[in-house]
Amino acid sequence: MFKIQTLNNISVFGLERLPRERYEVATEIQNPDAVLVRSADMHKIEINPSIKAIGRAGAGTNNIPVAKMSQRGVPVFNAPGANANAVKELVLSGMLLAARNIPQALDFVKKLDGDDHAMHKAVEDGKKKFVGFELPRRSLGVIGLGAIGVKVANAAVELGMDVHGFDPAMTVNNAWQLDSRVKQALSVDDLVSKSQFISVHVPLLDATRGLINADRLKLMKKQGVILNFARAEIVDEAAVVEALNAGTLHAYACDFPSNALKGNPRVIATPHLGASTGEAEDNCAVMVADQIRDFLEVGNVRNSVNFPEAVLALAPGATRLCIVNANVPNMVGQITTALAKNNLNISDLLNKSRGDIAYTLVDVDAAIPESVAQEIAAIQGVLAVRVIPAK
Ligand SMILES: NC(=O)C1=CN([C@@H]2O[C@H](COP(=O)(O)OP(=O)(O)OC[C@H]3O[C@@H](n4cnc5c(N)ncnc54)[C@H](O)[C@@H]3O)[C@@H](O)[C@H]2O)C=CC1
Ligand SMILES: O=C(O)C(=O)COP(=O)(O)O
Repeated sequence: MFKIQTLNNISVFGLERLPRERYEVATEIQNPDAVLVRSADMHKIEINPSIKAIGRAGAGTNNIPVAKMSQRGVPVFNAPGANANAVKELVLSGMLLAARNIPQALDFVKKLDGDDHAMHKAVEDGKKKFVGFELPRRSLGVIGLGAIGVKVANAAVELGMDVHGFDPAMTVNNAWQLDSRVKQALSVDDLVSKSQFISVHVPLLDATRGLINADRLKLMKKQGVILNFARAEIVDEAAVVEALNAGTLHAYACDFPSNALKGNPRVIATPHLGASTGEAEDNCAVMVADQIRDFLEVGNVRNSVNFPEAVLALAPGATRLCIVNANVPNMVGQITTALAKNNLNISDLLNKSRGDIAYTLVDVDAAIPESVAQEIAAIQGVLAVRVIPAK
């Protein structure tokens, strides 16, 4: 029986992927094998040594101590692209809300009173305060052309916008998806200076903290709109508030309300709703639950943010050793020597590495005694060892 702890609400469609006869799933559970999480801050909680995997039912993993988990030999999985359409749609709403001054207009309407005749007159007199602008031919700069950025850039092209993108580490797959009408910016500054709208779609890292700052806001075109549906810290909030108050920035649409932003009429803030659609919640939960199950039951690694991709079909009757080790020379040599010494025959083997971590799957055509697993665990550089008994 595997024990799964959920730290946030996870869609039942995902939880149903973990059969009840083999999985116990609860918010409070002793010695869990794995954790399913959305935005709960795992930096602030004790992570039980029993945990073998963490599944983030979403994209961003800045709420998880990933480096610490790597040192422990624990993979962190996420659900790349599973909520990208939901975020794209909210970004498009942000652009339209900002361009047509809709939040201010809705507020004006809420405050109307008097009879219908008086209201109608106030509407016709008042509407001139909310004159907006249209999107075709307006420029949009997209920083980060991953699952979300590509979708935002493509949709904006379809709306007739002039779109530039910047991403120095774009994947080939995302490049294939990107509309050929999206122009490549040479740097963030180049992109900012060409853009009236800027949308950030990068993970929160040291390199992306404060990416949009006071200097860059000064480079933007007039009536600028910043869209931040990535993470609060990627935009320097104080600089944005200053630009909004000075009237040099038209609007700040973001998914991260704060006291500094509260009450500012030019701020359009949603309560971290980017991934909050039924579709996105189901997609993320299903994807990550399948990945956790494949890891716990077979040792396979798909869509991990700290482990290499490692998928090896497990032959019926084979016992599998899953070994996480430092990516240094002679690890596979030592592992296979330990097996040979104990007269264990290897039927299949996969060794993959990513950065400092290597992951080795070894299939053996006999049972693996606990003493052999311990011998391998004792090899210097081995971080975690797991035996998956033959089915
Ligand atoms: N508001 C919400 O509810 C949601 C927010 N997010 C946020 O959006 C972020 C992006 O999500 P996805 O597009 O799914 O991730 P992704 O991993 O598919 O794309 C991120 C892209 O950013 C690029 N990048 C990294 N550093 C960069 C830099 N310094 N300059 C330019 N590009 C850089 C990467 O090369 C990658 O292509 C997540 O990390 C998360 O923080 C994601 C989903 C929902
Ligand atoms: O997927 C992401 O990165 C998100 O920010 C979504 O967060 P959530 O799952 O809605 O708490």
